Amino acid sequence: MHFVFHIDATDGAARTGAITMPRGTIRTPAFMPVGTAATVKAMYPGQVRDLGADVVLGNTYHLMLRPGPERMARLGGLHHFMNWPHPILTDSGGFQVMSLSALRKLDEQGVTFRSHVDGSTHHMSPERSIEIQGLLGSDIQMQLDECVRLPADHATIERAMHLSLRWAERCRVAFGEQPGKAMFGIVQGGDVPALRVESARALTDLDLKGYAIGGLAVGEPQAVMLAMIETVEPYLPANKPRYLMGVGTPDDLLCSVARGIDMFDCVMPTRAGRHGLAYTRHGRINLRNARHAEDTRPLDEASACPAARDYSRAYLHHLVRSDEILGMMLLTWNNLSYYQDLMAGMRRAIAEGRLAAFSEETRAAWARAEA
Ligand SMILES: CNc1nc2c(CC[C@H]3O[C@H](OC)[C@H](OC)[C@@H](OC)[C@@H]3OC)c3nc(N)[nH]c(=O)c3cc2[nH]1
Repeated sequence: MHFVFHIDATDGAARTGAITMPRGTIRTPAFMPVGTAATVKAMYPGQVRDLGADVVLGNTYHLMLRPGPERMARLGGLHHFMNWPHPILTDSGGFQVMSLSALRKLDEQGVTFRSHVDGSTHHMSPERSIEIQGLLGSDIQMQLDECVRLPADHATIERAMHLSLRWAERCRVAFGEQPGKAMFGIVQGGDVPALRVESARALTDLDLKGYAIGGLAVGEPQAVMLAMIETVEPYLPANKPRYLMGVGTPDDLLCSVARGIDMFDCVMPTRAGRHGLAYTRHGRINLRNARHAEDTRPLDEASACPAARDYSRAYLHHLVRSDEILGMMLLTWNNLSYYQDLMAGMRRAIAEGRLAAFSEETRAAWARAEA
């Protein structure tokens, strides 16, 4: 069986459907929990699956440094290693190099950087990035690209976008034909509409299996991010998945699904959970705050997730204040559950042609709690 994306219903620019591939089906719109170092932090794989996650992310940059791609292949690949038999998407590592490693050089050949683990020097070309993702066993592989942080000048954005296009072509050649797997291109172009359109058109000509929108969620206001999505969307093939990298808050997800995005990844729900923050139907709650010290209510008595239903806010406040491991576990569990429920709610609403009403009801519930 190959990699097939089908759309079951649309509601304005929003779509709901699924990607079917040998390792499983990804229902869209989809939120993909981040599993950086071969683990979704503080979660068991079975728990992540039970929340409704169809795919998780692995991080090429981290995994190539430790345990290393050749060793991972000898150990049977990432799925076997982390006991996640469902689809895995891996980033190409370029973004992480730019954000995590010291002493990095970028030229036509690729990126050269020092490991933040042991200081060793590594060179990653488009070909090597695809080779590493293949050794990890990744089902959806991302091209190597150069993501420019905003604000940036036009010349820098244009140079990086053109380099990323040349690297997309090299990644497509290196990836070759792998029927049950996919290599996605990444649209760049910063906050310059003309460059965004040029990037989308050129990547579309490569006839890839999916298209990511990169270079966003890098510090720009939400309005700029949404404007770039609206600019690019008409130039991406309607019958291929669109993946908005690194996004985002629940509000970002509502806005972006409405503009035609199908896939998302973000460290927000997991990282926030480890820092005492709960995402709920009633908005975001900081459990470190003293006002929860004697609040006997659970986070959300209507939730199917035990973390949201079976523990009082007073207890969660105590765990967070005491830096107890269980605090991180319960809030991560709650947050991923809320994100998956939000995506399931959007998939249902699009199928029923009522995404606008669903979004309005969702935002109203957040506002009530904030008040
Ligand atoms: C937050 N805003 C954000 N994240 C962007 C990521 C990285 C996503 C990456 O973000 C973390 O790495 C740092 C995650 O690990 C903690 C990775 O999960 C494994 C995730 O990989 C898909 C981008 N990756 C590429 N290759 N190109 C991009 O233009 C890009 C833009 C992003 N904006």
